[in-house]
Amino acid sequence: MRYLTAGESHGPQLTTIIEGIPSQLSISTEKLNDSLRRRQGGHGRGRRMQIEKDLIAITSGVRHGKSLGSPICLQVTNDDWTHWTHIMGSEPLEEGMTEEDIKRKISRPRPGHADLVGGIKYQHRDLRNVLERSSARETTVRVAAGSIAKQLLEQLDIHVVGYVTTIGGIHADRSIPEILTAQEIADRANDSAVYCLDEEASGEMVTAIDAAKKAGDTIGGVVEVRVTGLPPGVGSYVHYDRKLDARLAFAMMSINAFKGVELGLGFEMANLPGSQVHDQIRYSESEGYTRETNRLGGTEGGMSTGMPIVVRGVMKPIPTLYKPLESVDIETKEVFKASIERSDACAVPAASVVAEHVIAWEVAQVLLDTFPADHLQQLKESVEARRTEAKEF
Ligand SMILES: Cc1cc2nc3c(=O)[nH]c(=O)nc-3n(C[C@H](O)[C@H](O)[C@H](O)COP(=O)(O)O)c2cc1C
Ligand SMILES: C=C(O[C@@H]1CC(C(=O)O)=C[C@@H](OP(=O)(O)O)[C@H]1O)C(=O)O
Repeated sequence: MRYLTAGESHGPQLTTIIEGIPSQLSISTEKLNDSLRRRQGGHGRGRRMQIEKDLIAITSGVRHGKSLGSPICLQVTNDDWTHWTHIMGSEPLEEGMTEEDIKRKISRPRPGHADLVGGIKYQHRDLRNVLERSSARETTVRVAAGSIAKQLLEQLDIHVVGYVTTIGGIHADRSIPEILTAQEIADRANDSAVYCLDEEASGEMVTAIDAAKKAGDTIGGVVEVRVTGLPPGVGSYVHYDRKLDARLAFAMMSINAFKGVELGLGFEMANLPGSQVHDQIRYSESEGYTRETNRLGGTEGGMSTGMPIVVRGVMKPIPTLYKPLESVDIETKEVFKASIERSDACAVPAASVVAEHVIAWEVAQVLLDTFPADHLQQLKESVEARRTEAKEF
């Protein structure tokens, strides 16, 4: 299973082509649009999100609501495109280039964004050619691909949910999720302006975002994703590139502005003895093998243990600042302080939705590497057989 995305932030549309989804899977447009809507939300987003109304168009691979087994093409229109047709058109501009067009060329790279290094790498002297694709606008269709993966996993009783645990140094009470089902966690996160399960912390996070915005600054945070229902043995201890935890880390780090990943107790493990890190093994006839605790976050030896996967990622503060840092103009080589038109002050809530979907995709992909899956029933039977085998082992 794989997918490719295409599209520029202010171009006409974003596209993804997904290959390898088993046939006979019911695909819900409503669920796809709900995922897109959640990604657009969360306190701290800038004006762009008021322009866009992300809606999915399924243009191949699905017939009468079911996957065919052929590539699925999903598209989302950029409503902002109408304001950018001249600047972002695919026709050569040279002929009719006006003073205004030349002025619109971007020669001032933002510290922390892809502008400067992308320009050097592809020899783009108009840095717009870099920012258009490095923009997290692309996560729209990554979420769409992840929504299809979530719909597949749901058929196997595997549920993935993402939410915020930290924004700007304010930490949510992380013990809450343990007592809730995936749906209850999702409902509670959706009730919060910052997709956080802790009501009190949510309020403080909103205040912190507003304060950062007022100061012309930006703040980052931490998101957590939980996967429940995964049978034991998904992933591999045999090959480095099939290790589930390595794949989860890759997925998390592939999100724009994500700079660190941890599973379970994560970096805290450095401060604890083994007796307070490893999870004792238990057995019961009804549940099979379980762990008394889940401090390792659901993997051992690069494979799922059957306990919930708990993976967190840290998002750095947004690089585009209203209170700008110093940078160097690539044409004049002079130091400048950038002025900007619009940007998000904090996109950690939106990023928790992105994280949920990229993790869902990765889990589905590793699952399909593990079990045969030409059609949904075949996959369902293989997963069920693994659950029984694990219990009877
Ligand atoms: C949902 C989301 C929204 C973002 N919004 C902005 C934004 O408005 N302005 C900005 O400068 N960066 C924004 N970013 C971060 C940049 O896309 C990111 O920093 C950039 O692509 C450079 O990549 P790197 O930070 O991984 O090095 C956003 C990221 C995410 C995940
Ligand atoms: C468009 C989205 O996010 C964008 C991500 C982004 C960036 O640099 O990553 C910069 C901003 O773009 P613009 O300059 O057009 O306002 C965000 O709005 C989106 O999430 O759909």
